[in-house]
Amino acid sequence: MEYVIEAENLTIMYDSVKAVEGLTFKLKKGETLLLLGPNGAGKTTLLRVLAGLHTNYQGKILVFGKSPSEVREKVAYVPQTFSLNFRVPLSVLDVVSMGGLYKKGLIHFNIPQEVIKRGLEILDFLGLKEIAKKSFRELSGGQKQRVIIARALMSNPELLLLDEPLSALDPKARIEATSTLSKIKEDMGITMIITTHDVNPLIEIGDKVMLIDRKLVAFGSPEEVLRDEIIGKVYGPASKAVRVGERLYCIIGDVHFRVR
Ligand SMILES: Nc1ncnc2c1ncn2[C@@H]1O[C@H](COP(=O)(O)OP(=O)(O)OP(=O)(O)O)[C@@H](O)[C@H]1O
Repeated sequence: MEYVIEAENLTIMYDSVKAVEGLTFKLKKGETLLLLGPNGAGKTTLLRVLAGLHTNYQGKILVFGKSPSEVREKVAYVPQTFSLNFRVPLSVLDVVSMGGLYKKGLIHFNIPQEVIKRGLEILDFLGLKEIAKKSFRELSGGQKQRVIIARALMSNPELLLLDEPLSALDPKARIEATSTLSKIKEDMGITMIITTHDVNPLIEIGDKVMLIDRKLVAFGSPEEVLRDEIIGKVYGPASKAVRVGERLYCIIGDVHFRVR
């Protein structure tokens, strides 16, 4: 069995304070994991460990069978708040192509032709080619998010970590971003971990769901995890998982207080 991620009793710290404790889970090649949890649950912290950016942890964590810091070239991490220098009027193609420069250690504006060609291929693959020449800063929030995802693909990652890619988007843009992620999953077979407060738009692309709240609450298939008694432990007894036809929906709020 080829596992992309193997975590066993993983505890992640900031100095000596435990941020997330005792995570045990495995993810297979090509699977998409939806990572759920309330504010402060530890979702970003876990992504940063997997990306090799945070190394203060105990327990076992293997990514492609190695320590995360040894396999950073196989992993792309898209943080929640993406900051670009908006004083520089970059085109969409510039923004995407820059994703192919960082890993080479080249940060300059003379982008090699082969990198531009690859950028156009990725934009075409994601149905964004027609906006390649547009100014990035003039795009809608939904378009920007899809371009940022396109940019992450420039390094040919085998594991894509996305921190709340849908959070700033309206319902229509959420659907568009979800179909972008679905295409990446189906056509590229990239293993993905996506953090979200709203699992509903993503349920159909999630092979696994993990619910954390400073520790592991549940890990399994969407049907195994998204159950009243499990989500109720974190989000309170009013939380419900409901079926409408074939589709599972989760009715939860984004809690900013702890329900005990
Ligand atoms: N740089 C830091 N130094 C110290 N503690 C931190 C740091 N970053 C996060 N924490 C703490 O670690 C815990 C987990 O935070 P994290 O940002 O990973 O949660 P999250 O689930 O991503 O939250 P949100 O949904 O609000 O983004 C929180 O208690 C947070 O205060």
